[in-house]
Amino acid sequence: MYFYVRNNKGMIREKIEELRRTLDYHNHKYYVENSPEISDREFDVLMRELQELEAAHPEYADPNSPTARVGSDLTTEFQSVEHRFPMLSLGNTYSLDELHEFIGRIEKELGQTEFVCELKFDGTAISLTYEHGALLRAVTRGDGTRGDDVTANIRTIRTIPLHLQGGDYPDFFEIRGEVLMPYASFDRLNREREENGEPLLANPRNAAAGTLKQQSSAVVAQRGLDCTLYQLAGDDLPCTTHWECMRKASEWGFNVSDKMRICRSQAEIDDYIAFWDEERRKLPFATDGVVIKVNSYTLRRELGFTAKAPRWAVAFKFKAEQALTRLESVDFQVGRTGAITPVANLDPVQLAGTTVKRATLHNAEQIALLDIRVGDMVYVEKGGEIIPKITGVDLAARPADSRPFQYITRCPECGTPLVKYEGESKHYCPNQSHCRPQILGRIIHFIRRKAMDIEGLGEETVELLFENGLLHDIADLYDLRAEQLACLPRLGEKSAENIIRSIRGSVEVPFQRVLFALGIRFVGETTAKYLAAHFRTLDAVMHATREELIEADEVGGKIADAIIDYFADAENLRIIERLRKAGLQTEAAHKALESESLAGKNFVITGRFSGHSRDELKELIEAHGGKNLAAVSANVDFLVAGEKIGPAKLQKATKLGVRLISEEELLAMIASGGTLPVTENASDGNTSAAPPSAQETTDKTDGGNTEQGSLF
Ligand SMILES: NC(=O)c1ccc[n+]([C@@H]2O[C@H](COP(=O)([O-])OP(=O)(O)OC[C@H]3O[C@@H](n4cnc5c(N)ncnc54)[C@H](O)[C@@H]3O)[C@@H](O)[C@H]2O)c1
Ligand SMILES: [Zn+2]
Repeated sequence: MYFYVRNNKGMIREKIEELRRTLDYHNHKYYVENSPEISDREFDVLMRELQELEAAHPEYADPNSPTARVGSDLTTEFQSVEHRFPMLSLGNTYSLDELHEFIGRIEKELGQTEFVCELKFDGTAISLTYEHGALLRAVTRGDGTRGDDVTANIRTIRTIPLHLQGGDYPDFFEIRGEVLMPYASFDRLNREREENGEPLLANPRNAAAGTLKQQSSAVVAQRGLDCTLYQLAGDDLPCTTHWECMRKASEWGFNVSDKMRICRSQAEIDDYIAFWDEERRKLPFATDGVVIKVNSYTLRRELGFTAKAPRWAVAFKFKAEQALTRLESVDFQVGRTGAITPVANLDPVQLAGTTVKRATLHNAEQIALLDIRVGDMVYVEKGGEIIPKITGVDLAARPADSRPFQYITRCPECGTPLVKYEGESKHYCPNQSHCRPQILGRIIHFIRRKAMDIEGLGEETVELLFENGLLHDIADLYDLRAEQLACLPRLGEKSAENIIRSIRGSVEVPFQRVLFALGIRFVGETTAKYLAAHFRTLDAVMHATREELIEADEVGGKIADAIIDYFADAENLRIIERLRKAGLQTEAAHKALESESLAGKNFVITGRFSGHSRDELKELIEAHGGKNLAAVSANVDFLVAGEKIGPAKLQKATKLGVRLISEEELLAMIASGGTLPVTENASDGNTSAAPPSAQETTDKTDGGNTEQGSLF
């Protein structure tokens, strides 16, 4: 008996620890990497399980448990700033009964209470601080106590006022809300990524959160983010209820949702939820629930907070739209890189206003994890995602003769045994040179607008040329003659000539696009650009070692390995030689030196700059004879530091005694022929460009629960 109890206790403890580890892992995937592996619902089920176990076993309580802490989005790329008032999460529920319990508890304590219902926007939380009516700072939720300062990026969002209207706003206050990516921007972005062979973003929430953490504000500006505000915070707010405060905020110029409602009874709240559960499908952005909040600030203070969330609010989360249908069969698609994607053929079913016939199954692991079998009744969901996915199986409806799914072991197109690369969840067909969809995919990628931009050749024509034995690889394009094309069906003499002219003209396409066009696995448009800037010539890329490749910006081990694999293939080398003979650009265009001011000096550029982009500064350094290095090392003479330089880089530079200079000092150095003008603080390695300390913010924090009190 004794043993039984001990074993059981040990098992519970292990289970708790395992759940904590799992939740920490998914928090990181979700908040920092912005690429969740499981659905929110699945995450919430695990969280609930841990909460229940911890409640039943208080002896295993841990203040670091994911149940007690806000999931953190902090990175080292941005300067972190302390929040004046903690930024917390929200308690959530998927059940109306639980929501009614919540309301019942509050009304029992406070009597009949006024609630405000609003939509739960599915983006990422932001806190904006205004001083004398001007935007001072924008900070992410971070770990709830400190967040990342993303002010420069936030300034690019047009609906966020940089200066307020009216005059009755407090001198110093904070407003919080949600940064969103509307569906239209999300779809456009994913279409571009698809064209570029870059991985697609899972949903608008992750896209919005990832965009806010971009290093370049110019990129953020193009992404079409929006922002809606839902909470005022400060010491001398001009009103005593949430509703009034939000009306004020809207007068000052903030984008406040007009879908908010005051509700005075459970029935009114239920109506609001029922209405928006349907109506939200017509909104141009994603929502994942309704937030129910106590309206009065006095009552909010009475209710207070837990470590993780206010007690005066709760989120009712909508169930993702789901349909149940039969899995008829599974097809396997082979991409241009040989990646195999299993696609489910479904008994057609209505879901979120469209008929769904196909859904993605991701990879073998995912199929095994959910134990999906042909013939099963499966749940299909469509979130913000483009392609619906299968999220579960109705095991009760499983046919008696059902068998576990056997994943294919050979390529469905060419029969070659499939391989799995380390760290990759997909299987690949390694037969690059003779597998039809890979050959066609590579040629189609090669001629795309962002690659070699060959006009007049569409997918169909490429297939036609392939079937007629005229086109086997990208180099064959340059051997084509107009008369060969003209005699094919659907192609006249004129269009044949246009195609040939466009192919010949493509020899002028700059090296970075040639590198992208080759279609090396994981080498997207941006990576190709960095590779070209770093190595300058195709030969240099081809002969670089793994270590050397990793030195280029944006190139990690996975990309380096893919590049090495590509150039280790004899067939690829033959193709490249033919492309060279055809006259394609294999070197980055050389710019004449403007001066030798920086000759012999090595630089590293880091942070954000007001006058130039980082790439522009790099070009400038090279134009004046200097050299750009990728990382801080003892060989570096100067670290050109902008705003928001990462603390790790700063530390390393200081340790190695690398001199820190600002953008202005660099320009002055170039202008003066290479001498660094002496400034007061240059001698201790500090410059005006060094990041401002968080002192100012910290001073205003007085710690403890009192700050939460003044939040409302
Ligand atoms: N899939 C995964 O792997 C994974 C991992 C971690 C978290 N998650 C999801 O995220 C949730 C936890 O995230 P969270 O702590 O940000 O909680 P949450 O997103 O459930 O709720 C809190 C957030 O709601 C937002 N919000 C939107 N509209 C609002 C409004 N009108 N008023 C107030 N706040 C509003 C705020 O940003 C606030 O921070 C989990 O419950 C889970 O669903 C998923
Ligand atoms: Zn194949």
